[in-house]
Amino acid sequence: MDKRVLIIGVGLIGGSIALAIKKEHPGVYITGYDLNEQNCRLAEKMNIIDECLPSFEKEAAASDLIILACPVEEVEQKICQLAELPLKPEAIITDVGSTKVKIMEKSAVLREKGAVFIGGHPMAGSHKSGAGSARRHLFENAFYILTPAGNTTEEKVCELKSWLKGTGANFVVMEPEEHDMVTGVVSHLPHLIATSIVRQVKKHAGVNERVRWLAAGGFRDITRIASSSPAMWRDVVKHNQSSLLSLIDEWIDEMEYVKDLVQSGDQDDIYSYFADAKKFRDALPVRARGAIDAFYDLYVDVLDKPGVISHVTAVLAEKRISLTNIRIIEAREDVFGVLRLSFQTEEDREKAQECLIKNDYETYLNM
Ligand SMILES: NC(=O)C1=CN([C@@H]2O[C@H](COP(=O)(O)OP(=O)(O)OC[C@H]3O[C@@H](n4cnc5c(N)ncnc54)[C@H](O)[C@@H]3O)[C@@H](O)[C@H]2O)C=CC1
Ligand SMILES: O=C(O)C(=O)Cc1ccc(O)cc1
Repeated sequence: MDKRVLIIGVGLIGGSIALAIKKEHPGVYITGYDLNEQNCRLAEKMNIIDECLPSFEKEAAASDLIILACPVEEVEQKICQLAELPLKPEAIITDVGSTKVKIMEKSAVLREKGAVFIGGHPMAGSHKSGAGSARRHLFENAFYILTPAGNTTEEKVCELKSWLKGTGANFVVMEPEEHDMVTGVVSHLPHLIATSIVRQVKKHAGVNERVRWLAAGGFRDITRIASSSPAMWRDVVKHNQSSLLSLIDEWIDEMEYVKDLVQSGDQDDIYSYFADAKKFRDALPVRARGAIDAFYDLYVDVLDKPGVISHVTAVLAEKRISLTNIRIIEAREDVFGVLRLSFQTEEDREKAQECLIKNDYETYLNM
């Protein structure tokens, strides 16, 4: 009999995982339940799931794999609800939440009932939400952290990896505490900082309208993650409170140091401050995917005349290369403009560059 997978919360991550599972396990029957019925119907219509359910209780009892892909507070609730239901004894329950300590603590109720719960966190995503943004390749080459409880067998962990093989992710097993500290440093704190600098700019834009114009472009790019789902991040902050409090203290100390540095005006110390960070950042892996996704940009010189943008996009569409963003960033002299094209993967950027060069466009990786 075909296996059944139930996804609770068929949004960006739940939908992308459903697509990856279907690719590797085409015979599987994937059902979905979402509080937002419209979103669930959309997932069904887009063939992300086979069936959108009005409730999940009955289906949970028939499922071989249950994936909790809602915000982390809701994950905790769903764990409690599942613990009250009859489940298949060999079923695996997992989640995709951005935090792990509280979820693993809560999952004890499932283990007490003999069910297998393995915490999971695919370290890739975007600031977009909903099934409409789901992508099969979203997790390719990304880290996918698993936090099995001490008594979970290796066999069950392997079985989960095999279910998730189509994600193309690299699995890493971690303790929940290490997970929450590491993701606090590279993802949760940066989200708070990005949001705080957007708020600072907003305050200034209220006083001087020019701030808003100048915040377009580079500032907007470096604060992309501040456009993520507020509900999701509200829950993450609540769940990772203790790691975040100590990281925020460290950040305040760092800002105090920066303030002293600026006040001192010491040229050598200020230079060293930038140089030290540059050295560390320049040595970070370029091709690897980390916690926050990079966007792979390609710059193209284009003649400033009607139809040129549609020609560039048509040339790429013909080769089935998908763009994540397109922007005219500068008008050079009178006749040239520069288009900045963004891609999800380095491979897409390379293919795009090759194809545009063949069509006589001048391209650059940096500007
Ligand atoms: N957005 C990202 O880049 C990443 C998010 N995550 C985690 O994945 C989880 C889902 O996030 P996204 O897919 O980005 O959000 P999303 O907003 O795209 O999808 C979440 C879905 O859960 C549904 N939902 C909310 N409460 C529910 C409930 N009680 N029962 C059933 N469905 C419910 C929502 O209606 C929504 O469709 C979160 O726990 C988040 O921490 C993990 C990695 C990356
Ligand atoms: O690139 C981005 O927008 C992200 O920040 C992706 C992301 C968001 C939440 C996670 O728990 C993991 C990755």
